[in-house]
Amino acid sequence: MLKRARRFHRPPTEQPEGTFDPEDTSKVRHTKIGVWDLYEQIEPSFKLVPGFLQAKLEKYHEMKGSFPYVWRMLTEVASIRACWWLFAGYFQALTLKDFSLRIDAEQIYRYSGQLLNIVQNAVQHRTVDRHVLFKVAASRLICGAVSRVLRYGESLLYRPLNERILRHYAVQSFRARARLDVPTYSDSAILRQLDNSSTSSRTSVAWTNVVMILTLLSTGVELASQFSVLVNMLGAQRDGPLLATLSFGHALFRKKTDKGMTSLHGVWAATTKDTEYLRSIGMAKMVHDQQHRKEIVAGGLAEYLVSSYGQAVQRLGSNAVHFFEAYQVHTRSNRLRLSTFLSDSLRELPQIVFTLRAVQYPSDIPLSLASLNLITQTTSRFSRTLFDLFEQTGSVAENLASIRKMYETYSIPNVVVDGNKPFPEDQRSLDMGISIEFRNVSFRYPGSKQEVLRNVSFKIQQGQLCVIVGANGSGKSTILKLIARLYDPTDGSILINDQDIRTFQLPDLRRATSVLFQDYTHFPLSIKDNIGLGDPNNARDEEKIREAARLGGAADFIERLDEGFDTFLERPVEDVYSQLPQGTKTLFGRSVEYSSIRFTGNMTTHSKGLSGGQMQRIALSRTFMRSEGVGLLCFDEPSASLDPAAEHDLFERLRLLRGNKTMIFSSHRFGNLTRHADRILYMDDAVILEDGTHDELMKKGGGYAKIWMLQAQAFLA
Ligand SMILES: Nc1ncnc2c1ncn2[C@@H]1O[C@H](COP(=O)(O)OP(=O)(O)OP(=O)(O)O)[C@@H](O)[C@H]1O
Repeated sequence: MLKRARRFHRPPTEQPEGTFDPEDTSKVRHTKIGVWDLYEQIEPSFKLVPGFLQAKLEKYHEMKGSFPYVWRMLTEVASIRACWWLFAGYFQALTLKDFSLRIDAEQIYRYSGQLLNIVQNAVQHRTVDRHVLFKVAASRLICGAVSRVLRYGESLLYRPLNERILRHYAVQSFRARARLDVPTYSDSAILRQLDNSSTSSRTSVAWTNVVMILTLLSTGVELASQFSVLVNMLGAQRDGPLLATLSFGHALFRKKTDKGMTSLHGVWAATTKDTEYLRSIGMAKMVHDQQHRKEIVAGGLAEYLVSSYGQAVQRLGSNAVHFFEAYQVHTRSNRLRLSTFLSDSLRELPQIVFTLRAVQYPSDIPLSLASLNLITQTTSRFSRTLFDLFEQTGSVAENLASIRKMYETYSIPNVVVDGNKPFPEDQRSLDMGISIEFRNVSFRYPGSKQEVLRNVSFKIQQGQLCVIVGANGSGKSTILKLIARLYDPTDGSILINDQDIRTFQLPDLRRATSVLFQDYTHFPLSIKDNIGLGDPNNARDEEKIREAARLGGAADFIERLDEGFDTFLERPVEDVYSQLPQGTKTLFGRSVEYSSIRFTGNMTTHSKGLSGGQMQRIALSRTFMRSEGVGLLCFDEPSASLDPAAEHDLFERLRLLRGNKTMIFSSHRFGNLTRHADRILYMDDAVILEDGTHDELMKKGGGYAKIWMLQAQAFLA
């Protein structure tokens, strides 16, 4: 147990005060739900408050915290071009519609009563007051027409408003993600926060909330108008207030009994360590994801996967569900509640009471059957609207919180904090390179306890060519990542031109450095964009892109591709096909065959396959895009996938590109590169063991010399 606790507890230095730690049993309640472990934070100050009340208080607290963001949203929406006018028009249409509804409600009260009287008179006396009948019918028609026109105006403005707001917030949320650094963007809690606040492609959080606020207002207005009608109508009755109270009670009761499952509140987290469940989900992902298909087919894994998956599903049974489903089943109560029966009977109560009172005091009953009908109609209409309002307000806290969540993602702090000094002071100095010094640098990746650099110190002078060599996992790439300031050291400091790297403005540092990582990726864009993005300032300069491709040794094979530089390495958007499966027959008996349609539409049939070396050349071309205004070039195994001739050509071109700039390579290969290096850092297991030129290290006869000899022997053998 102790061992387990030690394994999962983070060191106290990393645990900021007040952070929820699911492993701390004194503050956390643990519940096992199927394959899931649910951990809920125990709030000591609320121990005596019942759960439902605490949830309500939390909702209120959450709503209060959202108000400043609501105001921010409203002012931001108003500042979007032309939104203000559209918004004013939309609001006008809505309020006028409400106004017409109010008139409508009064009309119904005033004239519908008369209409019913007309009918009653017609039945009793066989005469009709045509003038009143005409007035009633005409006013109802006009009211209907006006509210229809206003509804049309409202729908006419709805679309442009929604679209403008959507576009505005799409860019904002794109920016919110794009600005995050590597450690922040690899934090799963941050990713969840971003996913939770993301907007759909059809509507934005802002618009949903604007509509919600307006709908609430209009329901409020409608309710007020119905209320005034109700008061007028029932004021004259002996049991008016009683009837109003009963309908009110019914609406309240219905709202309470309709409540869904108990939801989790407060701070909680759920995880699963069930290996069987994890394995089954892993296998499901494996067969779904195209990238594993090669291995599944070549390794003949299909049969094995099917039987393992089948067994896992059998063994897990109903437990193999996502957390929320498991929780829902866990908390759902299937009891028949008395309150549901009560709610149903309460609905009828106003009418029953009315009738009973009518029998009890026959002299007080409404003058006609028509009035009785009208009263019951208006009462139930009022309680329906009241219920609607309850419904709408039920989700207000959640909706308003979504505004807060959205704005909070805009200001998620980056782990790597920006400096404020410009770099360099003199732009021309970059041509002479940049000096880099590590002083007692130690480093652990976020969330990991393993030290991957231990007390590393070295200095690379301006304009030097440095090669970092060492075994797999010794920490070479990590040094380059720290130089690029993707992370900050856990201990010690890094100096750039003798000043702390943390003091410089990050955009300046990034402009002055060009880095090719070993685990480079290709963007789901065209080859042209993949190369062009090496220099965002010239990303659309076709000539520069072609020149960079030439220097990166990629131009020849790109030009041979059907679509040349416009080829997409990975299609970001899938083609869409009809539902009819290939090979079946259509209604007219023709066999369903997509190839001719695909050919005519010039559609992609298979993803473009490029070799590892070709991919690496594209990545290299990206770094060649940026040669001006750069003082430091870092390459992590740039020739790992290149053939010997291509590697030779590459180093020649890099030599030309370098001029007097500082250049750092990380490599396993001890060849031409190390021989010509000004400095070699030989690493093993998180530390630098040897530091010097090739000749110095060979003379020393240490680890570097031993591996050099090994490689030379393998070559000669
Ligand atoms: N994002 C990460 N999170 C946690 N640990 C990591 C991460 N990246 C690398 N490591 C660990 O850091 C150590 C050093 O990795 P690094 O990539 O710097 O080694 P390397 O010398 O470049 O290896 P190679 O020659 O295989 O490229 C390794 O033990 C690796 O597992």
